[in-house]
Amino acid sequence: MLWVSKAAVYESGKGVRAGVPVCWPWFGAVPGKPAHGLVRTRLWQLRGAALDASGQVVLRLGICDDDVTRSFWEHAFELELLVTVGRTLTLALTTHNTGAEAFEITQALPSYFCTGDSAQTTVQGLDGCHYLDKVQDFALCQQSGAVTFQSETDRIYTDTTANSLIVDAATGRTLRITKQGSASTVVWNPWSDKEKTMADMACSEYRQMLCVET
Ligand SMILES: O=P(O)(O)OC[C@H]1O[C@@H](O)[C@H](O)[C@@H](O)[C@@H]1O
Repeated sequence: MLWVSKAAVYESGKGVRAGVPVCWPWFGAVPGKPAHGLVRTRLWQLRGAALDASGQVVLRLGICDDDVTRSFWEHAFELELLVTVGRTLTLALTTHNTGAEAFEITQALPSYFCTGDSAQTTVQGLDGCHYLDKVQDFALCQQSGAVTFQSETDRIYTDTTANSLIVDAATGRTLRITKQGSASTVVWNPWSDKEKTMADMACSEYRQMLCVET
């Protein structure tokens, strides 16, 4: 269900075009700083791996501040990602401020999902929501009906705590994405022209993926 690009690069210091990158302590571009924050390009520690009472695999991953993170962002932190794999996949990201100063963050879990064909896939649950359209220079728009994919799509839906459904007509599969503690949802597919500019996406892979990010 989670998508991995055939051209993904696995190198410390680079993001992996796959799975669920952790965007933290900011989402998106910040001039002079790494896009999508400081932790998606770094190695995390595996702090625990266990089976819970119902047979689900529970992984505890962590990362904390170091010289590199402090060179971009001065705060002390410890971040923990709890990954529970069973009939559903559950991710829980917890921020601990281990310093003396308060700080503010933005964060996102941009999940890359497989589709049989993105052109035949819709995202439901956002009807009527307002969004900032990054393809139209952050123009404020309102969603009407389901989200469909016919061209580059990059939208930040604001003020929504709703669950989303990815309805994939080509495979007949529906995925449900639920969330807590998040009032926005991002929907992204680079489509053909943008894909060509991305070294870590293979030709025409935009038809096999889309991101729904919470
Ligand atoms: O190429 P990156 O840094 O992994 O970002 C991929 C995409 O991530 C999405 O979350 C953003 O909304 C897009 O604007 C961006 O293009």
